[in-house]
Amino acid sequence: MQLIIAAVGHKMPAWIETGYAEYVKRMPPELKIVLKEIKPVERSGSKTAATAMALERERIEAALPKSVRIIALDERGKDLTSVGLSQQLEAWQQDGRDTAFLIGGADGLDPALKARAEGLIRISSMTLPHGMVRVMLAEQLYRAWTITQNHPYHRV
Ligand SMILES: C[S@@+](CC[C@H](N)C(=O)[O-])C[C@H]1O[C@@H](n2cnc3c(N)ncnc32)[C@H](O)[C@@H]1O
Repeated sequence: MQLIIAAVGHKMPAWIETGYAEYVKRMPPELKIVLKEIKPVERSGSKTAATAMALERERIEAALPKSVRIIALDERGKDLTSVGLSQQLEAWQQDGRDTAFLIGGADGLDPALKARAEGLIRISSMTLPHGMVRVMLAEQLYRAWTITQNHPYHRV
């Protein structure tokens, strides 16, 4: 199964790229994390946040494979423990369907995408910068995998 992170935003600062790469390289070949960066829609005077999010939704959808499982990242989403995420990861691996985690841009994810998602999860109840979310998500996916392997990275 592939884990796809579809994230609105590009040209991330070096410290984001480095942090993200650190966790991605630790993943095993059967559970690779693949990043799909979505170019943000330019905000201009006449464009509302809703219009920009709808256009970003189209770009996100175009980047996703068909029949992928969609999990949206949102500060209003469900809280998951790392052990909870590891159990979820094992359950997802059962059907082998690729799983895409969506990270929105400056205005967040379009409501239609969130409605379509099979899950809405949060990393914290605070709003985080989108670049940081991809690093934290990659670390949590790595941690979740180590839990399924009884690897000492995760201590209870
Ligand atoms: C700068 S935030 C957008 C905030 C936007 N005002 C909103 O209401 O969603 C950019 C993206 O980062 C992700 N994000 C930010 N904070 C998060 C959190 N605490 N948990 C999960 N995802 C978060 C979401 O995918 C969000 O769409």
